[in-house]
Amino acid sequence: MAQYSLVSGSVGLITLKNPPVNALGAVVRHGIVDSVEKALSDPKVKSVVICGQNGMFCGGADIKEFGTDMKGPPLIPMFHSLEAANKPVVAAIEGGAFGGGLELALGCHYRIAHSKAKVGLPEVTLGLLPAAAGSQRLPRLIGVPAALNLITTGRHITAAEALQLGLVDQVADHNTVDTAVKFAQSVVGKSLDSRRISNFQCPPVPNVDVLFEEVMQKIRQTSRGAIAPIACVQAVRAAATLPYKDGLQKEKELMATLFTSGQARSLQYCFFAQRVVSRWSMPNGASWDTSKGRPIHKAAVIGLGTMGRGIAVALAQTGFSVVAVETQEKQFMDAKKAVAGMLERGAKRSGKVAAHDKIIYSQNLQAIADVDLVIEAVFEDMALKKRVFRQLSDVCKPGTFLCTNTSTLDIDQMAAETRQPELVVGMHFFAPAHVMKLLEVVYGPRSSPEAVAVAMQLGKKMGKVSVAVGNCRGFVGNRMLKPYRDQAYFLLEEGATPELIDQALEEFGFAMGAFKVYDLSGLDVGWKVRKEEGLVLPGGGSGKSARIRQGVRYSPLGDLMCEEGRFGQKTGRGWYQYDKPGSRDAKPDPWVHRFLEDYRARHGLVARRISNQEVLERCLYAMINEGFRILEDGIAAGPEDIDIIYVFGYGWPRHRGGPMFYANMVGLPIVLERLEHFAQANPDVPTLQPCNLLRKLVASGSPPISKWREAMKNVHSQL
Ligand SMILES: CCC[C@H](O)CC(=O)SCCNC(=O)CCNC(=O)[C@H](O)C(C)(C)COP(=O)([O-])OP(=O)([O-])OC[C@H]1O[C@@H](n2cnc3c(N)ncnc32)[C@H](O)[C@@H]1OP(=O)([O-])[O-]
Repeated sequence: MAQYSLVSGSVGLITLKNPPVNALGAVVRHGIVDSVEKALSDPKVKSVVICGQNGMFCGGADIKEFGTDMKGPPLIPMFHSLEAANKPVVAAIEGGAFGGGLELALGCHYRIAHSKAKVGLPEVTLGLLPAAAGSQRLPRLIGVPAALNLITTGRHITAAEALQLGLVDQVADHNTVDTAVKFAQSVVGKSLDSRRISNFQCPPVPNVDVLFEEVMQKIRQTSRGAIAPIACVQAVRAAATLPYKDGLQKEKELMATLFTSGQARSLQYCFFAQRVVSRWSMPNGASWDTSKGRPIHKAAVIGLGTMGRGIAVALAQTGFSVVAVETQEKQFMDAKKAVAGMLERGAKRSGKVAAHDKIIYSQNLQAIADVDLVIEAVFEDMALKKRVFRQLSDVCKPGTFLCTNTSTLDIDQMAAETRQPELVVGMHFFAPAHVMKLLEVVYGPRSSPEAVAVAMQLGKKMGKVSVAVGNCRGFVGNRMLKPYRDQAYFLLEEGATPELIDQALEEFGFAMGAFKVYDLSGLDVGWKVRKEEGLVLPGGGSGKSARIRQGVRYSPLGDLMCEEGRFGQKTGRGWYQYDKPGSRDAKPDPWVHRFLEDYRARHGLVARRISNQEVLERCLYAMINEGFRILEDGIAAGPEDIDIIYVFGYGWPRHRGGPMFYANMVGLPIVLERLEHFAQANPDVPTLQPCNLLRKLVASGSPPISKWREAMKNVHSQL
């Protein structure tokens, strides 16, 4: 609702009330219309202030209403009537004004923001554009280049930046509503013509066509197939080149296309999924609302390789005191230098002081005796990790949480080495750990809910999107990656090239195709793991058994590449060729094509034409099938957990919602039918066999993704 009151004898105060962010749902919109009518018709009222309750102006249109038959007054006429009012209307922005909330403020004659408030037009992140005249008013107010930047990125800006851009008129340090009320009184009687933004001309831009062409090109390159950023540019272009009324019409047409698009549905799903995963639960019933963490003041990082350095930086930048331990002399010296550089660069970017004084470096494990939490980031070797956990258990004070950054290994085996296994959890960061947003928090069978709560809270403080998952090889992210990568290899054997597969995946929206990722991360990494698992045979093995290991299909192609010393970017040769070692510019390599032809000839494989569609179906459906198995095994609490892990950690295009949401969009019967087809053609590839949960969901009429948790419960009870 919106509450109306008369304050200071002459100011009509309209307070938006719709917790938690005062979104502009139908009831609020009705409230605003009624309140404005009261204020404008009351002769006692000389000016109007609009604010939001509980220190929050407005989070925009009510996203939950999208997809329903939206009733109630529309926003555009409401904002026009505010702008046309003959009494000054002032927006008092506390907390934030986002999307429709900022558009509401742009319909007012003046905007006053609290110094801690943020504003922005984040519609693009929901697959939309600011279609309550925001795309037309903002460029008129702050100019085309600044508006393009805000609207196409959706970034939230501070009140100080908003003031600098001319988006707000004043910044208040204390009571914003009081300040706005006094301000509203002070402008009574002044002409409002110059305050009605829709009457403004966009400030002229030299070479407007060139500017838009450049922006459009850049967006096409970076948006990876997302349509909303392109529509945003088109809408701002309309503002720059057309009269307001025509620009508004263009905004409406563009919004009509976006509003019902699959991309908007996917992005809005991601918005809510990100919030759902913070409400974690464990199979034993423990959950975020029943499990309390403990405050962490001092943390330690053990092992200062690439991951340990990033984790130490992320902790220090969040304000934690960190003891960074590395026992090898050379690595210790290199790490100190590297961490200092990372902190400096971070400080430059954020404008804050570099947090050098937050980190104490030591080569001695005794230095961590008094920390509250340890994150182990030593080499990915179980024997080494077990030894470290034994030492940690001896050195640390009782009650210290012991976390491992392992990306695949069994948490439970490490916990078994300690005196308090209930305090052991996985904190799987992604490289570079001070940049990447994802954190998989992994609970083993003995991890206490308190330890999970601590790791989740720590992740949140560090600005990570944290997802709690169960313990299994590879957890969620890497476990699902395996069948995807297997399929990519099998497709090479059957006739594809690395560039054909990568192109299909990149056109789908992945930041990088599977083979470019291999080259970036180093082919030798997986080779080492496969050797430890006893999968690697010299020369790739021979005869029929060369393509079978442990009873299932195996492609030795990656091993053969490593035998040739082709480790990827670092050696200047991998699945692609590079100008020099360390270069990133991947070019197709005729050597690789000959290598594949020789391989096929040796194994009696006849190359066939492989379509982009087949690449997508084979790689993605195999991955999705593993996702269903993960749900079936209770490793992830719901499909949202999987999708958020993939969107934030594995370059899955956000506008496709994550693998499980994508399966839901494609249609579960189709996914099942294609998996059945591929499984029949490849009986030695068990990951293509459709799993029980997928079959049961299809058999029960393919309920929407929001109902899968319910269906999962039934599957668990029937298994
Ligand atoms: C014609 C229309 C044109 C118009 O241009 C379109 C728009 O305005 S599109 C909109 C453009 N606006 C945006 O894109 C802004 C979207 N919102 C945000 O970015 C953040 O919520 C905000 C920064 C406001 C607060 O962050 P924070 O303090 O960390 O808090 P939090 O994030 O945890 O949210 C708390 C709870 O509020 C919920 N909820 C939030 N917003 C909305 C909403 N608009 N609606 C419904 N619900 C919303 C959220 O789901 C959560 O619910 P729950 O059940 O507790 O999980």
